[in-house]
Amino acid sequence: MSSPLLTATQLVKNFGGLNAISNVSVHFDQNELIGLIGPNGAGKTTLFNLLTGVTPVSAGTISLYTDHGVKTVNGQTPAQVAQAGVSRTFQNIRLFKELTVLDNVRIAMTNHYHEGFISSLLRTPKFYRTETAMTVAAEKLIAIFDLSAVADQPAKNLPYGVQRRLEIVRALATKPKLLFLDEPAAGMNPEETADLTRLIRQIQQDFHITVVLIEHDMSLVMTVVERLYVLEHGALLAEGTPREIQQNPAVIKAYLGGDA
Ligand SMILES: Nc1ncnc2c1ncn2[C@@H]1O[C@H](COP(=O)(O)OP(=O)(O)OP(=O)(O)O)[C@@H](O)[C@H]1O
Repeated sequence: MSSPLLTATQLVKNFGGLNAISNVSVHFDQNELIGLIGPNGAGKTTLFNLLTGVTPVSAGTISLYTDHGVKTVNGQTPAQVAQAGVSRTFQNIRLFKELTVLDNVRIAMTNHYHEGFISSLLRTPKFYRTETAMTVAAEKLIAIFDLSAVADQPAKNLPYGVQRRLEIVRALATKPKLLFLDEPAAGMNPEETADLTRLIRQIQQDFHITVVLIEHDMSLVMTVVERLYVLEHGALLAEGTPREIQQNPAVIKAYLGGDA
């Protein structure tokens, strides 16, 4: 029996007259790899935005199971949600382009290494210990993602696919329990996409985290995830294992474009 990590109940999001999410309930368990699929405009990114506090919900409840009990996440700011252990990447790249790869990762880590104002102002021994610990931890993550050779390069110098990988490293640097990846392989060639997907599977297992993935490449998402949610027109069309989803007549009709 798996333990819950996040449950969202009866989520609704209206943008003026547009009902972008209607009565969607999802649950993500500890250490799961879950796919979120659906046609363009189905509401996938909006759902991520609701679950990470980027966009306030119109209705519904989001509960996060933390070490300190169950926390209601709706109504919290993105920073508070991140602090509670939820991290994400965006469809468009959001790196500090002028900063090096290493500094991009170190900045993301500052959430978890509290130096204290006086300590950083006076450059106390504690400050230097924290700085060193942060650098060591950042370098480890960078190595896992095969970015050590470019650690001192400004992010803007990296090819697109490498920048996307760096975004995932930054999201992981906040030590999340739950990681949302919004089309991490967008713009990558098939080989890069396959590599990245393997890597996502590996970090989900090695770091014992839950990963929720929006991905348009169906064949790819089907090979890695354990469970899938399918959205259509803002509503949940189906939920199940890749095999169940592939055989679901409603999904075949609505999403895969075939006959049921
Ligand atoms: N801030 C907003 N204001 C108004 N409408 C919005 C806003 N954000 C999203 N929408 C609308 O909500 C619907 C769902 O959009 P969303 O981006 O969540 O879909 P998606 O499934 O992520 O699509 P894609 O696969 O193209 O990224 C769309 O009709 C979109 O135009």
